[in-house]
Amino acid sequence: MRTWIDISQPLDERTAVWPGDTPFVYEVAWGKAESGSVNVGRVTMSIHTGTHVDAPFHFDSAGKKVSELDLDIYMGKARVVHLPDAASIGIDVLAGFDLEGVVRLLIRTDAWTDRQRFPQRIPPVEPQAAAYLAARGVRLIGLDLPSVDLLDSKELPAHHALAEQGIHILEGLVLDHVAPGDYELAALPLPLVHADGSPVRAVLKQLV
Ligand SMILES: N[C@@H](CC(=O)c1ccccc1NC=O)C(=O)O
Ligand SMILES: [Zn+2]
Ligand SMILES: [Zn+2]
Repeated sequence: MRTWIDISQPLDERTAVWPGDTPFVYEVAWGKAESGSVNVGRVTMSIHTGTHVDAPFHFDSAGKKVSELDLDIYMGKARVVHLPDAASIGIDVLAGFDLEGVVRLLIRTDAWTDRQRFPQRIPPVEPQAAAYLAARGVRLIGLDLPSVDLLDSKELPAHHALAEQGIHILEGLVLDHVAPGDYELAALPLPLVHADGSPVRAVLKQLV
């Protein structure tokens, strides 16, 4: 049966957060007893928690805010590839796949094994891969990792190279249970007008 497969991280106080960043908190800010009718919740979180998209403004102060991004990027056909042993994601490993005409590429690395802890190290996307992917038609790259760059990177070369090639970034996917292949993707950001990204609910449905 073809049903929607959830590829999003659950968000609660156990969700791993970038070291030093805002912890995730959900609280009932105004309870039913107090208000006399409803529970009203409040969320405090960093944008870069769990499954989320980066807007160019995250790494470029002149870059687009998340509300300015084209929704077509985040909905439509996507290919999932499995790269379980890659030390980095470069042209050499990507050349093992036919990516011609792939608009949305999701990479399952399996490198973030315990999602309740922030990883020590992750395989980064090599900046040279950006032009290679763009030449094949890729406009969105998604990974099961908290970043496309090395975790201690300040220059964020992959973020910048991808943006220069018009490739958008989706991070923190859960792909452990997803076989390589072609799917329909939906991972819509919220219309946060001024934001550097947004949490998303990301789902896949197998194509017939
Ligand atoms: N660029 C990362 C996030 C990131 O770098 C970050 C996120 C939250 C708090 C601090 C961060 N980087 C600090 O150097 C990302 O891939 O979205
Ligand atoms: Zn991010
Ligand atoms: Zn990022």
